Amino acid sequence: MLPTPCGVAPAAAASPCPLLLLPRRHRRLLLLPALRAASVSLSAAASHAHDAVLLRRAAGVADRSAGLTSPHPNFGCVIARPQLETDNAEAWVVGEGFLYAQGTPCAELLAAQEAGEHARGATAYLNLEPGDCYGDSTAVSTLVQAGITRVVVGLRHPLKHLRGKAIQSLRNEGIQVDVVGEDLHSKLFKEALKSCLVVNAPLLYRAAFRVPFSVLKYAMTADGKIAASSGHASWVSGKSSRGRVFELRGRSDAIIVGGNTVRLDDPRLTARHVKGHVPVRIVMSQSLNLPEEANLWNVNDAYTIVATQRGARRDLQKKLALKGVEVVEFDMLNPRDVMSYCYDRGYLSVLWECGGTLAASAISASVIHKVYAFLAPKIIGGVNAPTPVGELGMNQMTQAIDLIDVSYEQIDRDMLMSGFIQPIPDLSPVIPSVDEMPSIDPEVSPYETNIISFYKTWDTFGAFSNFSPHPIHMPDETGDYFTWLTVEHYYQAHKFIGVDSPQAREIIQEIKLAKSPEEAARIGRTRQREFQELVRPDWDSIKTDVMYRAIKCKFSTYSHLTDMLLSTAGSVLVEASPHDLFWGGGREGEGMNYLGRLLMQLRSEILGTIQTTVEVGEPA
Ligand SMILES: NC(=O)C1=CN([C@@H]2O[C@H](COP(=O)(O)OP(=O)(O)OC[C@H]3O[C@@H](n4cnc5c(N)ncnc54)[C@H](OP(=O)(O)O)[C@@H]3O)[C@@H](O)[C@H]2O)C=CC1
Ligand SMILES: Nc1c(N[C@@H]2O[C@H](COP(=O)(O)O)[C@@H](O)[C@H]2O)[nH]c(=O)[nH]c1=O
Repeated sequence: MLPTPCGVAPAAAASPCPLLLLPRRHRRLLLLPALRAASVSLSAAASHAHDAVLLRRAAGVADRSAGLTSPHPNFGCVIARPQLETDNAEAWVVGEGFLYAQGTPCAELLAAQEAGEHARGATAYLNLEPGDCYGDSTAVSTLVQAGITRVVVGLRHPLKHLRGKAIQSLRNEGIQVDVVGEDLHSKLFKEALKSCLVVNAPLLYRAAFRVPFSVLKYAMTADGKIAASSGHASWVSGKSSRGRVFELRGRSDAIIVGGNTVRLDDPRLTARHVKGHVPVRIVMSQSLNLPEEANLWNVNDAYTIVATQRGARRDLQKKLALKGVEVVEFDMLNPRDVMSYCYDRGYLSVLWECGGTLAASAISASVIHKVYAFLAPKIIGGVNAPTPVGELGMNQMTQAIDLIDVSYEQIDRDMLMSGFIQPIPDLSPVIPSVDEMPSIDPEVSPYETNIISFYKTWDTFGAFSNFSPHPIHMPDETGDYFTWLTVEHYYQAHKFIGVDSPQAREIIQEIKLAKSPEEAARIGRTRQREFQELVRPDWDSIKTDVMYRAIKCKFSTYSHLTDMLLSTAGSVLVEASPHDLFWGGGREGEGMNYLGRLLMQLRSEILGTIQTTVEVGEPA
């Protein structure tokens, strides 16, 4: 039987716990002294070190069911309580559990059951915030009922509709919740966070890019060949390496090969030597020039899908269908569309085991996120022997793709090198941060956000761009009103306004006469670089005020723009510029998004939820 929320024995629980009579927001405050007492002998540094170790352990525990939980991510929970006898945090663990598969008991429940009474007053470490799917709040209620007083969370849930929900519910119950990167900062936590990111990389990629996490795996000789010139490839890598491939397959939802690999290798693509998940096999073939008999058509081993070009060899399509193979036609067969298709089928991760032709096509389409290269100490030679990646159109070594977070491992006589092509997207940075949001727009809840992006003027919300063709009537360098073609013209010119120099005045004229916002931006930026002495010295501190004045004028001049802005109430606005990390949100949310912030601020000001001191027409 699990302990009750206040940690009293079930029989005594009939009389309400005094803590529960308090308003929820006060319960947490009352619990804090007790927590401090528990960790009294630990310095902050030591307690951080222990937290980081235990969080990494939670990630490790979560990883035990990799591949099995799809479409759910991997959840691990470690319950620990400090013990005076030992400083080894691992020895403090009183219970742990992981989500074994969809529909099985959640990690928190298993860990709490193992911990029993020891969970009372203990800390729970979660690699990932629980997802309260379909109103199932077992994870939260388990922690509450077990008497957990503190929860350390590695990552907030990456899915928008779930992010922050469980954390809020736990806090509402008076439990102290510390989230890495928000409440816990240090190099140790960064490392622990990395483990949490890696274990759920598939979900993070899926959430960020709307494609499954894709790994390209190949085995090559020391001279970089994946087969002999004849196409014969069994085997390049050794037995242990191939055993590792079975594990990789078992962690994947699907394995992809190209038509040529089917013709030359007649592969089975099963995870036969590991007990676990059986991935779907996908063959990409444009011509459908595939054999009528092949190991992959034996669907007793595993399900097979053939992705092909619309109308290709309908006769073979029928024969394959009779064998139980699913044939899917694409208007234009390409890696990106196949990945979108896999996304729609709910796949979290895909292993590409194709040859170099399809691998190059998939890399070019930016759908490959990670590479596993097995290197065997063999030389096969042959100018026509296939290599792992075909033509990418690069002709300078400086264009090479640099792998990120590379690791090396020796597997018997082989070497396994792995690395990411694209960094794991950490979706936790919210634009703007939780602390900043209330002062920008109190109507927006940063953890239940709907993000509206704009960038090019032809986008749905493109009118929010400073390049949109909406002239504004605002003072110029003389104080007289001037019609600026766009907000961008006004903004760029202001870099040089107030500087007592004929050259600065010339640049202002040049910008005023620029025929397009692109031209105004180009002039402003290049002159700023070339003639730094002509830029007003306080530019960095006043540029957001200048911008705010300009957009305020633009939106008050054009009522339909105001309507459009107000129609976005409650959403986070992001200028999706991949390059401008000050005004824009960056490629992966790494930008500061100041333009989006100012627009949200203006929206709030119009709605009357905040007041600002910046007035249109004031000198900048
Ligand atoms: N050592 C290793 O790790 C591996 C070695 N190999 C070896 O590699 C060789 C085969 O390599 P390779 O010829 O490059 O074969 P691929 O596996 O890359 O297959 C290429 C085929 O993929 C299909 N395809 C479908 N869509 C596309 C697209 N958009 N772009 C490119 N191809 C597409 C086409 O099939 P279709 O012609 O049917 O239309 C194309 O001919 C074999 O010798 C095999 O043994 C293969 C895999 C791993
Ligand atoms: N040759 C080669 C690999 N080749 C890959 O494995 C496939 C064969 O899988 P299966 O039929 O299930 O054993 C083959 O078609 C190709 O995709 N893999 C490796 O790890 N090492 C190797 O040396």
